[in-house]
Amino acid sequence: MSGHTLPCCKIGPSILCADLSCLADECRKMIHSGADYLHLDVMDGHFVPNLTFGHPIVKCLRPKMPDIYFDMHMMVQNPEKWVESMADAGANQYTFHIEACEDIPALCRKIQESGMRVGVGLKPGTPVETILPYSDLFDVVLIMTVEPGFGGQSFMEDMMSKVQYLRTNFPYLDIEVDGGVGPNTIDVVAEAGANMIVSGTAITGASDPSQVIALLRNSVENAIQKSQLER
Ligand SMILES: O=C(CO)[C@H](O)[C@H](O)COP(=O)(O)O
Ligand SMILES: [Fe+2]
Repeated sequence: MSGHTLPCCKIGPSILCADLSCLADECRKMIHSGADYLHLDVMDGHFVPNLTFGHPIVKCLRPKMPDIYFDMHMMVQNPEKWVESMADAGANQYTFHIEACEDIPALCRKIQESGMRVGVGLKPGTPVETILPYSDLFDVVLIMTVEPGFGGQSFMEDMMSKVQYLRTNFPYLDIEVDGGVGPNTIDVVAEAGANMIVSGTAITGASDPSQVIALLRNSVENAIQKSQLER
C-alpha cells in the first residue's frame, strides 16, 4: 500500500509522559514546537501492563485541532474491536500490533475501509520477517525500540537491523521508530533509514521542545539526503 514517492521526515511526539490533565494544551504545544503529527499511545492493561486512554478522549481532542494527523499506537488485545470507534473519533492512522492480531488481512482491510492509514507495530522480540507475507497491506511499519508499555525507557540499538532490512527491501515504505528516541539516539535511527520518528520524554520533558524537534529533523533529513545521493 505504500506509494511510490520516497518517504520524507516526520516527527511525531508521544504525549504519554506529558501532563495528561491538560492534554489539548500539551498537544498544541507540540504542534507549535514543529511536530508533524501526534503519536497517541493507547494501552489496555492486557496487551501491555499499563493503561492510558481510548477513543472518547481522541474524539474530544479532534475538534480542538482539526488538521493534525493522529497516529493511534494501539497497544491492545483484539485491535479489530476499536477500528470503527477510532475512525469515528477522527484518527488518521491505526497502528496495531502484529502480535495481537489473528487475521491480519481482514484487519488491514477494515482499517483501510474506515479511511485510516494502516500501521503495524512489532515488539522487540518479533522478527521483522513476520510482516513479509502481508507487506503490501501496510502503509507504515513501526519498529519498537523498547518493550511497549511505558515511556522513558532505554533505546534498544539492536533493533536497527530491522529498520535497515525494511529500508533496503521497501524503499518507499514509511518506517516508524518508537521508544527511547531523542538527541542521543537519533543518528543511528536516521542512518538505519527510519523516517517517522516518535519521541516522548526527550521532547515533552525538554525545556525547549522546539529545539529537540529541530535537532531530530535535522538528523533524519541529512540521512535521507545522503541516501538519495548514494542511489
Ligand atoms: O509506545 C510507547 C511506549 O510503549 C511510547 O510511544 C514511547 O515509549 C515514547 O516514549 P519515550 O520516547 O519516552 O520512550
Ligand atoms: Fe508509542
